[in-house]
Order: sequence, then C-alpha cells, then structure tokens
Amino acid sequence: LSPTVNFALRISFYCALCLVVSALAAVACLLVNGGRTVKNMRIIKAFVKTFKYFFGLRFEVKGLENFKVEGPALIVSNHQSILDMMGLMEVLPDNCVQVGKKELMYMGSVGLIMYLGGVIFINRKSTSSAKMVMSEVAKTMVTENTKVWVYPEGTRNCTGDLLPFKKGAFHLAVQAQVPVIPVVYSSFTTFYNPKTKLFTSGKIKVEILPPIETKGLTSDDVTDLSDRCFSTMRETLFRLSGHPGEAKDSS
Ligand SMILES: CCCCCCCC/C=C\CCCCCCCC(=O)SCCNC(=O)CCNC(=O)[C@H](O)C(C)(C)COP(=O)(O)OP(=O)(O)OC[C@H]1O[C@@H](n2cnc3c(N)ncnc32)[C@H](O)[C@@H]1OP(=O)(O)O
Ligand SMILES: CCCCCCCC/C=C\CCCCCCCC(=O)OC[C@@H](O)COP(=O)(O)O
Repeated sequence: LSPTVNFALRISFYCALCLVVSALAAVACLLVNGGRTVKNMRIIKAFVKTFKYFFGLRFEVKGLENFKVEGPALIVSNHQSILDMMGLMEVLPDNCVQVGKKELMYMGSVGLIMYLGGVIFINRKSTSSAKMVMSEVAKTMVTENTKVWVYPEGTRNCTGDLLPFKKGAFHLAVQAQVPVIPVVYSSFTTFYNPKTKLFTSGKIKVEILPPIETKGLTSDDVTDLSDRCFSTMRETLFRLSGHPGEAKDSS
C-alpha cells in the first residue's frame, strides 16, 4: 500500500469511527442523562478511550495529581491535529467542558455529541461575540463548579512548535479568578504528518503541569500570564519531544 493511500485509509477510518461511535454515544447520553450536560463527558470519554487501540497509539501520562485542585480551573493545551480528541479524553478530569469553533457543531453526529457533552461553541470570526460567550463562561464555571479546556493557539498546528497564544483563555481565567493548568502533549511529528502522509503507530507523552494561580490578577496581567504559560509549555513541549531547544528543529 502506498503511504498516501495508507494515510487516507487511516484518516477516513478515524472519521468514520468518530461518526459511528458519536451516534451510539449520543443514544447512551440521552438515555442516561436526558440532554446537554457535562455529565455526558464521562460517557464520551469511555467510548473515545478505546480509539487508541485501533491506531496503535500509546499515552504516557504524568502529573494527573495537578488536576486535583478544588473547584473550577482553566486548562490550556497544545493543539496539533483532529487526533488530539483522543489525547484529550485520555486525561479529561470530571466536570470539564471544552471551547470549540462553532463549525464543529455541523459535523453530523460528532457535532451532536459535542453539543450533548456541553462543549462551548464560539465564532472565531467575531472577536466580540467570542469574548461575550467567554465572559458568560467565566461566571457559569464558578457557579456550576466546572473546569474549562481551551486550546489557546486557536487552531491546529502540527509543526512540533507552538503558535502564539490568543488571549481569550487567559482573560477567562482572570475574570473567573481560577487557576490555569497547562497540559502538554509531545510532538506527533515522528508518527503523524499530514503533509508527508505519515500516520503510523506511536507513543505520546502527556504532562499536566502545576496550576498557576490567578487570584488578585487583573486584565492588566493577562499578557504576562499568557507569556508565562507559553514559555513553560514550549519548554515542556521540547523536552517531551526530545528536542534540547528551539535551535534544533527536526524538519
Ligand atoms: C463518542 C465518540 C466521539 C467522537 C467525537 C469526538 C467528540 C468529543 C467531544 C468533545 C471534545 C471537544 C473537543 C473540542 C475541540 C475544539 C478545538 C477547537 O475548536 S480550537 C478553535 C477554537 N478555540 C479557540 O479559538 C481558542 C479560544 N480563542 C480565544 O480565546 C481568542 O482569544 C478569541 C476567539 C476570544 C479572540 O480571538 P482573536 O483572534 O480576536 O485574537 P486575540 O488576540 O486573542 O484577541 C483580540 C483582542 O481582544 C482581547 N480579548 C480577548 N478575549 C478577551 C476577553 N474575554 N475580555 C477582554 N478582552 C479580550 C485580547 O487581549 C486582544 O487584545 P490585545 O491585543 O491584547 O489588546
Ligand atoms: C452530515 C455531515 C457529515 C460531516 C462529516 C464530517 C466527518 C468528520 C468526522 C469526524 C472527525 C473527527 C472530529 C474530531 C473532533 C476534533 C475537533 C478538532 O480538532 O477540530 C479542529 C479545530 O479544533 C481547529 O480548527 P482549525 O485547525 O482552525 O480548522
């Protein structure tokens, strides 16, 4: 099988699996919890955690104890691919919803299962409406004691480095006065590269870093907070991916 065909088959299988299993999971969610609620994430997680076996992926997780903070928190992580959903569900704490682009809602059963799980949809093309949605989330996450997971790069990036962070996640953490917990996944580049049609089995290292407090911070501190998270996460990314630093780029 040529690598291109192999890649296409494996990605198609992944999408088909997502569509079919979402439909099944949606039925389970509706029967058990009756509608849109973060409680459905437990069901979704149980289904998605089996996906890794189909693709020969292994996760090596460190720092899970850092999720054990009392009450709400903001989780930020790097975003490499549509495959990230597997890594997300591998470590997802209870009572945690993700922020996603609203286009995902229209992916058939996948959109439905995200809706049922309580995913917060934002319109990235309208900063003002996205900010409004996220300010609302800053209030509800405190009253409803939920954690929120945001990909601060705002889009997928599979280069082995981080894109500059968008500010929304950090405004959210400061407005809600909740700690920021960074999560870093090692680079996929050794086993997954859509440009070169590479998709083999592989191991992914995941590290949940210690929470960064935001009590007392104001909107003036958002840039600092974002920069701090960015540099910690970038260092961790290079360490987990086996790069000694930014100077050494495997591409
Ligand atoms: C059972 C089987 C199942 C199988 C199927 C699977 C189902 C699994 C179920 C569930 C898994 C769910 C998985 C979901 C995954 C989704 C992934 C994605 O979709 S990633 C894309 C969307 N995510 C984001 O975009 C990040 C969030 N983005 C932001 O936070 C941005 O900041 C945003 C959109 C709010 C604005 O973006 P800007 O592009 O305009 O850029 P900026 O520079 O950040 O903001 C402009 C100015 O506004 C200020 N600003 C931003 N937010 C503010 C705020 N809240 N308050 C005040 N100012 C704010 C900033 O400080 C900046 O101003 P100054 O340059 O600093 O002066
Ligand atoms: C009836 C309509 C049928 C539509 C068929 C669509 C088939 C696709 C099915 C499953 C694909 C698996 C989806 C897993 C969810 C992962 C979410 C995700 O990672 O979205 C990418 C988004 O964060 C970043 O957006 P961009 O990188 O800016 O883009």
